[in-house]
Amino acid sequence: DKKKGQWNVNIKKDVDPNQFWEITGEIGEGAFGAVYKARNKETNEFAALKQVEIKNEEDLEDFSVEINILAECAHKNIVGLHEAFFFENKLWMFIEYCGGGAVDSIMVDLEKPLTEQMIRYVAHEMCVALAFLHERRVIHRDIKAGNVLLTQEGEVKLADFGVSAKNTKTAQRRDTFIGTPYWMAPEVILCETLKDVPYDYKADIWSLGITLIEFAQIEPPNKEMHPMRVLIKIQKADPPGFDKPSKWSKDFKDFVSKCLIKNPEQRATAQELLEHPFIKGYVDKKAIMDLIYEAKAEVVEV
Ligand SMILES: COc1ccc(Nc2ncnc(-c3cccnc3Nc3cc(NC(=O)c4cccc(C(F)(F)F)c4)ccc3C)n2)cc1
Repeated sequence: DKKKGQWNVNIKKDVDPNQFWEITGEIGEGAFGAVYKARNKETNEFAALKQVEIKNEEDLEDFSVEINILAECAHKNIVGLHEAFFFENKLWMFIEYCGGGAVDSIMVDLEKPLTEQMIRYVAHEMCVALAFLHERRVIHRDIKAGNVLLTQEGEVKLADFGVSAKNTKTAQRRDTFIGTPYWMAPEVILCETLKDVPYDYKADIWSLGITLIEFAQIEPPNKEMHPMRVLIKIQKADPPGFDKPSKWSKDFKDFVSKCLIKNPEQRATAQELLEHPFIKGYVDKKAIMDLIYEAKAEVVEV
């Protein structure tokens, strides 16, 4: 049927990627196989390469969602998709290489958190990225320091290494209301409308608040607790704060408090946060450049 024949325009089919790209190193062991560093033979550009075994149509569907999101969400603060190939039953994804690595690895390597000046800049860039994704009705769902990449030039790029096997669960595309309403039972409509009331993009804003505390303290709040206990605590307890509040400016604490409002309706949007004094117009890369030089993300060159 047409569906079978329908091809993802963003994926080059039956072309050997090795004609264009050369693997130069290994970045790390992803959730589903290795992730390599690759160099484009013509342009000399670098990429992060993930090869995924495609066993069936469903797998292809899942990863097509990710490729479509990346292709449709080209933005300076989101990792760029160079190109994708389907070759010898594997999907090859070449992503724009960010030489600074992920912020959580930098803090662990340097054994120190970010300064407030660094946080101001990264928070601003993340809000720009989230405003862009949410305006395109894409929800990230896994905002954390481990998904924030830095380039050698000090740019901040949102990524999603989506450890969940089904990548569709992470950066989910919110389609419009589904199904014809006439035959819908009341509770289905309630559920559909609740699901569709755009609260769930607000989940990314809560995670942004937690991520800023992670930038300031290396770990997110409650990291020492058992994951199950944390789920209950997040529901029941008041929003988390800083270990040493006196260390941080009023603006910073106020910004985080607007992200960590338990009721999603009252929680700020990314667009609103861009007007907050803590980050408004803050684009000074200086502080983060110092961090990148210090960290110099070493990738094992083969
Ligand atoms: C020494 O450590 C490092 C670590 C990383 C890097 N630089 C780097 N630059 C770019 N990508 C990666 C990367 C690392 C591990 C796993 N995957 C990586 N990139 C990647 C990301 C994706 N997909 C996304 O980031 C993604 C998927 C869905 C949605 C979204 C978003 F919502 F953000 F748009 C983003 C797909 C395939 C790949 C290879 N790593 C350099 C040194």
